[in-house]
Amino acid sequence: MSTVPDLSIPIALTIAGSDSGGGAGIQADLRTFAFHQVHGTSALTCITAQNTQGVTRVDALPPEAVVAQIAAVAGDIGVQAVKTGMLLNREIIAAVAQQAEELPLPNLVVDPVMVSRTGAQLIADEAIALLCTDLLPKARLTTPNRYEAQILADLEIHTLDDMKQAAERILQTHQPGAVLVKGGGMTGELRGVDVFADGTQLAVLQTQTVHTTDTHGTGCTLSAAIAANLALGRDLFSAVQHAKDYVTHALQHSLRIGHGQGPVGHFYSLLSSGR
Ligand SMILES: Nc1ncnc2c1ncn2[C@@H]1O[C@H](COP(=O)(O)OP(=O)(O)OP(=O)(O)O)[C@@H](O)[C@H]1O
Ligand SMILES: Cc1ncc(COP(=O)(O)O)c(N)n1
Repeated sequence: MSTVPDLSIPIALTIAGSDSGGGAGIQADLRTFAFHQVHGTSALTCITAQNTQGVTRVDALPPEAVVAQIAAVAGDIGVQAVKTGMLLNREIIAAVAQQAEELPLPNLVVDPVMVSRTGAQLIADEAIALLCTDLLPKARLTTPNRYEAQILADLEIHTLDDMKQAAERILQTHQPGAVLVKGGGMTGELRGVDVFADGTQLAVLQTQTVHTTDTHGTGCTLSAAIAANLALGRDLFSAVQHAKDYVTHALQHSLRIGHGQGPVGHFYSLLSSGR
């Protein structure tokens, strides 16, 4: 008697923007899902004209188009985990928050993309306010970078203690299930140190700083890897640890392409085994 192979595969959804340069956004998320052997589905929020040197244009999709993509995926395929990336404006944030209320969008990881690691604000103040009130309380985890954490915690962040205090304050103020304050925008040996808080534990995740300027897509990759690990059934802290390990390896194999900041190497295990 032949055995029937188990073909079930975990499924994750990314709700994010397109990066024409392929290093961040939807492109990074789908590659990250694939690396984890998780089937990737997507809802596009905006199209950026972007390369390793920056963003030259952003076109938002109508919120109805975002809603239709999420409904199409959730209504037929179903997902075990979801991540949000660049939601861009108030209307899209409101639409996604409403769907998170109405649909099963489990294991919601909110990467609150609003300030780049260089400190440039990417979305309007009123969009930030709505993200805080309507989306963060629905998140299983939110993953602000240094500058986003400064806004969410209303606190300047310079030291590891500041990162810890910010994580606790974001938990209390905005009520996500957990917070990961990312240290890519810190200086010295804190660059690459992240702080996790969920109300019961406060943990410092430390890897060696990778000395490269080719860091484009680290934030997207980390949140997508966390969602992938949640879709695979890991508990939250273990999903964060595995994702951190993945992003560190991807940074160690980042790609020297373009004239600015190259992207992380999502398929590092294939790179190191040769073509
Ligand atoms: N040079 C580095 N060495 C080691 N880890 C790093 C380095 N830079 C970033 N990381 C890690 O990458 C992950 C993403 O954090 P980061 O603060 O870079 O997010 P982000 O600002 O959202 O990303 P981006 O710069 O792509 O917008 C975190 O786990 C962070 O610690
Ligand atoms: C479309 C899009 N989404 C997100 C980011 C930020 O990416 P990251 O924080 O990973 O560099 C980006 N540059 N472009």
